[in-house]
Amino acid sequence: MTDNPGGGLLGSVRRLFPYARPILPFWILGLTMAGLASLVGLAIPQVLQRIVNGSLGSPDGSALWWGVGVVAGLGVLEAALITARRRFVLTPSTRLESTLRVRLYEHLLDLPPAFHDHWPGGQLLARSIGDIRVFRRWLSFGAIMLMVNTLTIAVGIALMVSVSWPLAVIFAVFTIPAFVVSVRSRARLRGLSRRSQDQSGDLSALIEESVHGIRVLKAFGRELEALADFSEQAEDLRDTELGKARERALVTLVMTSLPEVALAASLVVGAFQFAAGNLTTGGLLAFFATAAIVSGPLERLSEQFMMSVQAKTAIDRYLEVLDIENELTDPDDPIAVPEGSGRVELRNVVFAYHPTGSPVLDGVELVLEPGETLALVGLTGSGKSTIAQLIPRLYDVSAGAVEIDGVDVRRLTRQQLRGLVGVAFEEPVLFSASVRENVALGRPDAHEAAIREALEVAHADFVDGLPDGLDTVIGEEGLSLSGGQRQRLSLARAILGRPRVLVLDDPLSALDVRTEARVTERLREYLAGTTTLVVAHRPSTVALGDRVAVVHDGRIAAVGEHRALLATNPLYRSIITTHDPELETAR
Ligand SMILES: Nc1ncnc2c1ncn2[C@@H]1O[C@H](COP(=O)(O)OP(=O)(O)OP(=O)(O)O)[C@@H](O)[C@H]1O
Repeated sequence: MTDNPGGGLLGSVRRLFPYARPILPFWILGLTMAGLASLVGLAIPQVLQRIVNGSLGSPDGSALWWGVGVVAGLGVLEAALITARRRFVLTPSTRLESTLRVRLYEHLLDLPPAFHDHWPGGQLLARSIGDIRVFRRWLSFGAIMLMVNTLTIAVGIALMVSVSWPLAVIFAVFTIPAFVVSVRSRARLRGLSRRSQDQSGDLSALIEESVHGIRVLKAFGRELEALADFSEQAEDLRDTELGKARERALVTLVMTSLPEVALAASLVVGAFQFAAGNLTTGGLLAFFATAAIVSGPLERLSEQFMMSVQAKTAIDRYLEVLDIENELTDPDDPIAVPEGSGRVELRNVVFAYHPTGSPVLDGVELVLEPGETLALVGLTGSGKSTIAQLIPRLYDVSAGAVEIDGVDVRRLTRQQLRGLVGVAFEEPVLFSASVRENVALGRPDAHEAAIREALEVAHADFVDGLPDGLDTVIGEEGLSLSGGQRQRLSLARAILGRPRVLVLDDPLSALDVRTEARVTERLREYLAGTTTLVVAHRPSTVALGDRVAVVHDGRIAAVGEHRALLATNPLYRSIITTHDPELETAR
């Protein structure tokens, strides 16, 4: 699929056709109803003309009442058709809105972390909610009214020609420039509309970031600076909105004034025509009643053009995200999960976060024997977390390979891999759900006994003291937990079901030393058969490892046992002693 930012509205709409196909029959029905309503409305002046010319003077007045009945009937029919149009269009278009939203969310969930590293959440929020709503409003109202109004104007002018062509020409002479101005302003409005929708997304991103980091902002007294940043961006958005409003004001001025001027000019000429006997009273009445009907759609046309411009921008912004291809996909021919006990090997791994950027890892060679726990130690920014994220394939290597039991992780489906590898990060993420659901996130069918065992290993006994125990709702909308409590739940989640390979990125950093020691001891016992890579920032976490690998400048500088490394490797010694000199003699 390709994006269509420079193309026309129809090109962009066509891209959504696969999603819109099921609702298309209803939409066409709605459009037909709206078109019929417009024709019925235009028929009323024609009937009036006949009443005025033929029936007003009839002695019994029966023809008059008949005519009045027809006019009233047409009025009711028009109203019924408008109501039917709403019914036919609104429900299916809201269904499409929801389908598009779910599709985007599905895509966002599928995209790898590399995508989310570069796309602010606020932009995604604006596209998932605001842009899709703009499109739905246009589809259910703007697009239909644009077509129907065009029909009303075309048929109306034809009827006006049939009543009096000189008057119709005068009317058209004044209204055609209104059309031209309106069409020409579309290009300018398109640019402004895109800018305004992007700026709204940036503002959402800023709010999201500030709310997320509110404690830091407050603790460092940065509220005023944050406010200044926000005000500046809000002001930019305001400028764009003002620009849009000015452009629209010009178009609206032309679109509303020219039809009125046209009416006035036609009236003058009409009066002369009537005086000269070239136009009947009924004809004059029908002409002006039709012109009045046509003026409304003419005036509203600019608004509907604007809606179309915004809808195109919204569709393009939506598709821009949907078009981003997930490069981290399942293989076409996945192989069966290999037999084995969890041997992990990184073979000459090179990795850069950006395809054009310099590599963060440059030739990493590392082997974890089955059942072994290896601690990764290194200066900050040396690449430890990056190595940890390559094993569950959160990112793909740029060169080289990551293998589990002799199989490249890229040859397994992501589902297979999730079953093999458990992960816990330093920043534990909990969702608005019960403790049970949070812990069993990767293994929803886990039995209660297994969940309790994982919680026991992670020393998450505090769960029993929560109001509803395992069923207590936590996360953003539930009970707030401390950093250490969150980390222990995250650890329980990682070890639940004893994965063959466990990746722990500094999972105990928020625990006090005593709790950490207890968790470490129990974890070592529990992990006896599990191959574990643990990123260690503290010497106490190093104690988890059978061996230690020192990461330096994106390479493995040394691998060995803690004591041996301490004795022979100055880099390791300096890293460890910087943390805690007393732990030089640890283990
Ligand atoms: N998502 C990302 N996008 C781009 N660059 C990144 C990303 N994550 C990390 N980096 C860069 O990659 C390098 C290695 O980062 P990494 O997080 O692996 O280091 P680390 O050894 O775990 O550091 P720390 O001990 O501070 O956690 C750093 O230079 C970092 O700036």
